[in-house]
Amino acid sequence: MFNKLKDKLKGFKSSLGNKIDEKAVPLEHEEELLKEDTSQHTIDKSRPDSSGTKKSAGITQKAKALVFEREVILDENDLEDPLWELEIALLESDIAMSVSEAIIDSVKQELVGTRKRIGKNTDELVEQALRNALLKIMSANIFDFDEFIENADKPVNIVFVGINGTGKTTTIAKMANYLKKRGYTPVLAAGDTFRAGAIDQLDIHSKKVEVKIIKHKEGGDPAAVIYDALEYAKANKADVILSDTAGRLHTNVNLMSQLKKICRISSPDLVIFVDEAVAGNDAVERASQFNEAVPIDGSILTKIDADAKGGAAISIAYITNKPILFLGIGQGYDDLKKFDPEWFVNKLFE
Ligand SMILES: Nc1nc2c(ncn2[C@@H]2O[C@H](COP(=O)(O)OP(=O)(O)OP(=O)(O)O)[C@@H](O)[C@H]2O)c(=O)[nH]1
Repeated sequence: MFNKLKDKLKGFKSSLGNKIDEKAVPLEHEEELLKEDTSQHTIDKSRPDSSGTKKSAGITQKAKALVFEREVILDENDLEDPLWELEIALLESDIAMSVSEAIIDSVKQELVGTRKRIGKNTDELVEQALRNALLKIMSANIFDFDEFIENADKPVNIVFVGINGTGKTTTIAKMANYLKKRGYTPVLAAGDTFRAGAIDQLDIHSKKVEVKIIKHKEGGDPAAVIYDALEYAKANKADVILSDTAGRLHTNVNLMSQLKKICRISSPDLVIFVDEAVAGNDAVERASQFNEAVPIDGSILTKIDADAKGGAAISIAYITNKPILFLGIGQGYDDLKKFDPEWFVNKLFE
């Protein structure tokens, strides 16, 4: 997971770390402390007890501190080359330009001008600045899905949008499994009536996860399928409707106008955009397009387990201004992880 980006971040840490090593100076007050301690030790020496041993140990500690405790003040020039390298690394990892710039600004703000105390390992200072910058970006739009479902009037109507082949159908099944495990009754609506294969595929998932599915024939009106699922849910006290939609019509215009119609007729409580993290910038671009047309309430990124770059996950919430709700982290029904920015950032520095 994220191997390429991880390597690039390591490269930045060591290149800026080297710069910090060049500029770092020993902490002044440590030198003073050492002087003080040495003079006390001279007086203590006259005492014939074991305290001398303790004092020498104290001095050794301070001497070590003198070697390892340093401080540094960085200016913009010190950061110029490493930050340029970082910007290229972020762009190569499919992180959108505006997001890269926000990350760079945040790292710069944290490191430039202020007196920083550092130990032997200069990488830690850089890592902390990077972690903070990434956390800030990724925590911008947080949404608690569990809380939302708990508090919403039932049945909750959730419509999934996104292009075919990215894991939308599997994600709907994973979500049904997730909700069932939390004591809710989900119903699936086979709203991708454009292809018979899509209806069959959702049908197979519904059997495996053991949830009710509402389906019509290929070519039917998807809004009618979702409407029927809503009626079924009301009559049978089901809690959540999870509706599939087509991801490939003859034209983009057709697809978007169909989604608009679905949303107009079924008034979803949540519209969730699904795409694969491995698509990088393309996924972020598609999220923006769907968001303009429908709009979306949040995203789920699949195939995070196979994603070397991390760019889509880092950019998507920032660019759409809508939260990431879940990440798909494998092909099993349990491989749906509620989005947690700290978990994500930790993965980048493992
Ligand atoms: N590694 C991995 N594979 C996933 C994940 N989510 C889905 N997949 C796989 O991606 C493939 C496509 O998933 P589907 O759910 O069929 O995709 P879809 O968007 O519904 O596509 P259509 O069937 O064309 O409508 C399947 O082989 C899934 O098992 C994930 O989080 N990780």
